[in-house]
Amino acid sequence: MSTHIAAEKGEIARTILLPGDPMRAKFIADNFLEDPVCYNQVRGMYGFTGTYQGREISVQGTGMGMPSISIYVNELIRDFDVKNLIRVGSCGSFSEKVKIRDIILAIGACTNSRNNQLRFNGQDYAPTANFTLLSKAHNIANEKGIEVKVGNVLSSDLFYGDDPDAWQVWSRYGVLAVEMETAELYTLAAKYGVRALSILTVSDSVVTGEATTAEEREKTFTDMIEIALETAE
Ligand SMILES: O=P(O)(O)O[C@H]1O[C@H](CO)[C@@H](O)[C@H]1O
Ligand SMILES: O=c1cc[nH]c(=O)[nH]1
Repeated sequence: MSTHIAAEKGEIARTILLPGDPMRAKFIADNFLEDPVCYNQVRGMYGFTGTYQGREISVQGTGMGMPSISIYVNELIRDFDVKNLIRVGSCGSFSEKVKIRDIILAIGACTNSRNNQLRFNGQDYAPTANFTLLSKAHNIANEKGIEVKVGNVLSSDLFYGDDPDAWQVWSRYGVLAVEMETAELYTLAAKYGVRALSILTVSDSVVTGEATTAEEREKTFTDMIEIALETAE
């Protein structure tokens, strides 16, 4: 048992999927895992362990934003020895070329968070994906005939910002989409010497204003989930 996770040691697999939405965690457990056991309901942040194609795997909701995912990832690594962490999240497109329901493998994550400036005495740190997980996920997507985009994302502290045009400078520098957790996930993975990857499905477009519904975000991102489960070791 850690501060925010009610599992006993050994109840969480060394590989874990991390959706922000705890209901997406339950959906993945109910629909993709065999014999799922719920090990956490603290704060409604569901965590389950089951098997997928004979391999033990867990799925844990992380909540929204970097302070929240930071708590879960710290505890998963430090208290439960988790080694492979694969975020399965939603994101908003910053590019006309990135459409609703497209899948992005986040090779790196920019951020407007101050977390790393605090860690690195005001200097920048470049959070990056684990190459082994990234290339494996890319190969699996290719084998399945699922098109994925590989690129940089922005992990933002603000969902509702004040400047409606703020996305444009990121877009000009090739950032594909915005979400709210990957920079912290990748930084913590580097700190602890474990592996992390964010796989994201585009839920809306900051460019065109198109959007998916909450139910679609909970239940229809199955290509991303299958890529993540098959990438898991
Ligand atoms: O769908 P999830 O994984 O929660 O990810 C995205 O959705 C939330 C905002 O609606 C933020 O957590 C953002 O990163
Ligand atoms: O626009 C979006 C969509 C999903 N998640 C975000 O953080 N922003």
